[in-house]
Amino acid sequence: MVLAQLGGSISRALQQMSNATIIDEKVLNECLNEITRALLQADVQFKLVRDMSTNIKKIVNLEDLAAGHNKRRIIQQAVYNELCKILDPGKPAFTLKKGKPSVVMFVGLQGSGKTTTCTKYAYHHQKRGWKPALVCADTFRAGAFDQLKQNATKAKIPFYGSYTESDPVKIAVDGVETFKKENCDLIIVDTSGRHKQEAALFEEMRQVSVAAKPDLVIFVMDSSIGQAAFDQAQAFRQSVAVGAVIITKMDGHAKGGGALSAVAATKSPIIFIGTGEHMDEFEVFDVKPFVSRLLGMGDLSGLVNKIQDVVPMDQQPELLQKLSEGHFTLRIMYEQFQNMLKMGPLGQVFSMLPGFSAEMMPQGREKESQAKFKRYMTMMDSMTDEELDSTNPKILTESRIMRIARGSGRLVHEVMEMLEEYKRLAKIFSKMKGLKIPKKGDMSSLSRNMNAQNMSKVLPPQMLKQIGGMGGLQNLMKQMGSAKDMMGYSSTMESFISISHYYYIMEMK
Ligand SMILES: Nc1nc2c(ncn2[C@@H]2O[C@H](COP(=O)(O)OP(=O)(O)OP(=O)(O)O)[C@@H](O)[C@H]2O)c(=O)[nH]1
Repeated sequence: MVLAQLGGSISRALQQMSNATIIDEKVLNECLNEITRALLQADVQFKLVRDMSTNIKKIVNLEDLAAGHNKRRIIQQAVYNELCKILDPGKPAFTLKKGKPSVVMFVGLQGSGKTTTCTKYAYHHQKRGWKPALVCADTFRAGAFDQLKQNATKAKIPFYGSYTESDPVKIAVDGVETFKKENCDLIIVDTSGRHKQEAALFEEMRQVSVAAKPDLVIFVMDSSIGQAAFDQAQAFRQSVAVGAVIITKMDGHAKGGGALSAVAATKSPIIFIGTGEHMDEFEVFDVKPFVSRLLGMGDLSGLVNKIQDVVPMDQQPELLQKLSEGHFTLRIMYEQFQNMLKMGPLGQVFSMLPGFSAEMMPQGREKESQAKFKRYMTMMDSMTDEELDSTNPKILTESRIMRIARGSGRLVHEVMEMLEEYKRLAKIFSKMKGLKIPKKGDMSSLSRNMNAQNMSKVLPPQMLKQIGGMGGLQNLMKQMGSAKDMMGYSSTMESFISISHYYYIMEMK
């Protein structure tokens, strides 16, 4: 995605600078010029970019930096701080409370991705234990109700709308009432869009808003307009009480950075970004972790949350336990694939690891890898429990392999290829034998380092290098070890295991 390219350009500029033997003014200027160019290409306003560059030069006084200080770190930190400043709207987003009925109204121009985003928003909350519902109060565009209905059905979210009622206010009120009675705690009202900001659109929005009494109004905007987002966001803010913004299509347009910074300048908190057409191509937007990922510095807490979202709590220690005993079964492999698929776009997952960027996962590769996981899983679906739970590949005799191929509609050689992959992974993960399962209160540096050693044996060498070698890994484990809950630590180990699975299967370079 485009932001990955922006992040990649900035990271490369920093990397090139740190490759220089001496960091003097010339080297720093070259680096800042590269960063400036990347930001201007992303349509970030010229004045913001210029101020950022001036500020960094002010902060980074090369002569004052004592010898031995990691200049790259200091400069990277300054870039990080400045980017955060550009993207910080200066006020936190409004938060809704689970369990209490909240009404959220979506507004935006036609084609901004509003209807798609309503469902993504509902789906995101549903996965986190909310009870969402969708109301289609868009009576302007023919087909809007069908689209919402189709999306909602796919995500198993209740919906409300009408083919005959032409008054959006009535639909909104009836829909909200209906779902309040059904104890839904997140009632999402999708409203009409128009091609441009016209009086009729704003008037309708105001009427729906007065009648439906939303707790939050979310303005949805297409990122392709870049810094022109400032005017659009201001116009909506002045007409309805916009409490939060979602910027869509961040996957396809070079101007994403401009849109983000322009909206932040209107002091509207951006809460999510849309990164594709699919339901899970939707990311929480939080300035600091976002910038951190953009610069290849990772986002560990985001990673931990993601893992905890998809891996059932009771499954976590179990996997580590089995691996520490040297048991790597086909079922474990299956569960790992399942988790990776549930985690959503893998580019996102990767960019949460320090040293990685979303750029490493082009869209084509993403689709290819998901197809491979699914293919392998279909074959495993045709296996018996005995086959899935065995650690002895010899039980998979020729006749069993033929049965699996027939059962899954695959060719024999495809089943054999999958089994070869399993054997390869089993060999690698057998090195986790002896892993120390972290227990409450046992986060001594000794146990952490032992785990880091175990982990380093199973990580693909390229991945280890990317994280910063053994030192980088130890550092990571230490950061996780000091996390307040033990789950965070186990989750990170889990995530390393899942991601390394992915690496091995895809043979990433
Ligand atoms: N690539 C990409 N496409 C998106 C994203 N969000 C929405 N879309 C696509 O944008 C198009 C318009 O989305 P809709 O949800 O129909 O737009 P809308 O704003 O509700 O349109 P109206 O209901 O007419 O106001 C659809 O083809 C969506 O699939 C995104 O984040 N990335």
